[in-house]
Amino acid sequence: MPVSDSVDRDGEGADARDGAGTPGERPDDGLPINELFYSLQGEGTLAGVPSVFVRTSGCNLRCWFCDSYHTSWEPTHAYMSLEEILAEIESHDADHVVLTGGEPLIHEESVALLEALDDRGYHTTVETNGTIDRDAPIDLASISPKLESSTPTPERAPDDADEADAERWAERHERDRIDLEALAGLVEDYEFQLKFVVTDGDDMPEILDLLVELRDVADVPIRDDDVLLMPEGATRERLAETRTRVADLAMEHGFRYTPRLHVDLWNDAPET
Ligand SMILES: C[S@@+](CC[C@H](N)C(=O)[O-])C[C@H]1O[C@@H](n2cnc3c(N)ncnc32)[C@H](O)[C@@H]1O
Ligand SMILES: Nc1nc2[nH]cc(C(=O)O)c2c(=O)[nH]1
Ligand code: SF4
Ligand SMILES: [Mg+2]
Repeated sequence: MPVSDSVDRDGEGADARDGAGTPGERPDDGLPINELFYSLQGEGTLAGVPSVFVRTSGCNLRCWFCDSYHTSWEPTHAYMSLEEILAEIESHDADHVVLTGGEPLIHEESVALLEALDDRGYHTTVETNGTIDRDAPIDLASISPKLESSTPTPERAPDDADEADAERWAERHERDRIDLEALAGLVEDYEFQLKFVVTDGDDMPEILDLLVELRDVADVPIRDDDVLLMPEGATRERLAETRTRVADLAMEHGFRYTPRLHVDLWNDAPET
């Protein structure tokens, strides 16, 4: 695909790793794009829907299990102008666009993209970690708050990550991963789903506590039906270890289970 062929594999655009801007070839209305592809929505209430995925680079968190390593731990991307992004999206025959990352809402320019997509009649889903609330035309806020089990530690870091980098990020990730005010703003302003990455039963008390807190501060109801448990696993092999356990937990607590269809179908291939 043309987009991914032109990404900065040497990581020169590394400023995006802190969510800050990247100097150089950045167009005024552009975004650092890691990949842009057509696939089936693999997760959540819209699983199975043909969609164009726009994956921005750069994240304000560092989940040890991040399945998009080249948008967080080692960001690689090419800047694309809004016009180029829209042309690429329109070259696919789809009504749904999924804006993801990295964390797409660290970029102010994501708002202009969402506005342009709204003008053109697209249904937009934004995949977000829930730490940033922006005012934008979003049809589905797909919020995945990060649990303690996502925090990197010396024993729990991506294989390729620099040890010092992981240590440095542990504290920041732990500090920033939950922002109740941002979460409340997102659920109040948008149609939403809360999609938790779960490994085992140890994750459940934190999810239940967070729901109590969020239900307390948010002005809208949060139904058990709005809560989805998603098995941790970037590969078929790993999902085979987690998914039945997570399905059982969903049944036990009356929450939804969401598969990771794209992993079942295409494993961890890029642009799927
Ligand atoms: C790469 S993230 C990008 C959007 C945003 N930064 C977030 O975390 O929601 C896209 C989705 O993949 C999920 N995810 C990332 N790594 C995963 C893994 N190893 N297993 C299961 N889900 C994962 C995230 O929780 C999120 O729902
Ligand atoms: N097929 C497919 N569905 C997805 N839903 C959310 C994704 C993401 O990375 O945000 C994703 C993805 O990467 N691929
Ligand atoms: S918040 Fe999302 S993109 Fe960022 S490190 Fe975690 S899973 Fe990856
Ligand atoms: Mg993904």
